[in-house]
Amino acid sequence: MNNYQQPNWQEEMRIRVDINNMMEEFIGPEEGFSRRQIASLDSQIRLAHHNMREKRKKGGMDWRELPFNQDDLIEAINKTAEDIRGRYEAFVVLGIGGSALGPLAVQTALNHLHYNELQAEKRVGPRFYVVDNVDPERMQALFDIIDLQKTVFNVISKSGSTSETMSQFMIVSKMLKEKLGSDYAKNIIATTDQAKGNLIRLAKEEGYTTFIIPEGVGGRFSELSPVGLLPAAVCGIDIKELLAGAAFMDKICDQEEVFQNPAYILAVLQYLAMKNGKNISVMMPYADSLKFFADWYAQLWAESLGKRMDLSNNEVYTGQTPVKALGTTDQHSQVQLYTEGPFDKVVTFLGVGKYRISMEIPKIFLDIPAVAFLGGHTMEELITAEQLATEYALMKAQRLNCTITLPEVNAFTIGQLIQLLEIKTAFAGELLNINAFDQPGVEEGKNATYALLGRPGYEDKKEELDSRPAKRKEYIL
Ligand SMILES: O=P(O)(O)OC[C@H]1O[C@](O)(CO)[C@@H](O)[C@@H]1O
Repeated sequence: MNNYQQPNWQEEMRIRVDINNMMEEFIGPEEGFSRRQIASLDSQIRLAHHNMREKRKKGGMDWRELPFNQDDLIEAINKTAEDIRGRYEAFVVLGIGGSALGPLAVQTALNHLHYNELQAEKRVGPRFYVVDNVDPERMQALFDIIDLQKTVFNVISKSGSTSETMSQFMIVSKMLKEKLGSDYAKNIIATTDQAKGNLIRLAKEEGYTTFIIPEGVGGRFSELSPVGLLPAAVCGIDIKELLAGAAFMDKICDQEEVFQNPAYILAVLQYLAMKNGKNISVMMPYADSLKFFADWYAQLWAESLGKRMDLSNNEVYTGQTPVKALGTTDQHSQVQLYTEGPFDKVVTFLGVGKYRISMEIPKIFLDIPAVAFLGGHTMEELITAEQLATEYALMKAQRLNCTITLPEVNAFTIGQLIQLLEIKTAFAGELLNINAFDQPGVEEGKNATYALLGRPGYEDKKEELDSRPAKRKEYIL
């Protein structure tokens, strides 16, 4: 039996959510919330819970089932991953948004922080790259350091039509064809919807190995589908443990009682904060391994909750602007603003109980007491102390903050974190009475890009763009 299958170990590895510094007892009645305020939302909370259950039953939240319904797929993914590990030197994700941020966050959390620079024999898998932009300099920089023949490209797109991903893919497939001829398809793996978009069509025509993103799983909720599982497995991450962690957290977050349900209580408190004008949501991990979780979460929170209309067709303009910070680094850049700037933020710390490495600070410079006191402590003691100190400073300044602690960073706790934050986001969407699963606001920019580059069918949009007010010279300095 693996560790993660043992109930005691699971309980030991349970992520904890600490909301003390969101409450009036700690940051005062003006900024903090009371149990009475939370209780006053009781009927709204019950309705939101009911809606979550109903949506789940009707397949409207299929991402929640990913920890439970992918047994056969796990075998196929692990088999493909093993094959890739044996034959290739580099694995490149071509994708953007939800098709890139999760793989990057999980890889950074669970593998060596300089994974690509490790010697091949110290790495479980090939070097790993995520190319989530269409900057030509970045693309060329990648080509400068990989051997095309020994590289697998995992093109990931739920819609199968995102311009950035498709253009990257067009460049790569032409280069591969020129280099490898008809064998080129072996170096491409497509991860996409089973019917929608052009990627699935191309995958079938060209014979790429293909993994399907289930119908009801949108991009930013897709990390636990093949979108994230294949890249993770290729780099030696135990995807069964990842899913076991998510399943464990899912059960905890299925309870109606908010004080038993960490996802719900976090969502409820953020909801109250939004109603109080807290328009900014900071995520601040105190671990470099979790740095990219703040990026992944930024998309999840921003695209899900940033909505003009609610479900009753009222203009509501909801959402919070996500901000990414890193402890301790950003203590020396942003925390001044968090403690003394406008009262417009909620800070969520991500902490770690036990770091995977212990590093002692030597007892030297004994004649300089202001430095010598550090000697004999460990770096992990220092980073933890700094996290507690920042929480304290924010509390003292009456600033809303809460902490999510991972007992350790491992596949089981990372799976929990993903499921926790996804359920929190969906529940916040229910409380706000909005559709947390669409992104209509992104369409205008996408359509304008299509029109500018001459996509057939976008002629009217091009005309509309061409008739926009001409820019004034005096405003360009
Ligand atoms: O996986 P796709 O369909 O290429 O989409 C990439 C990203 O683009 C968006 O549709 C819009 O930003 C995101 O929701 C999504 O994660």
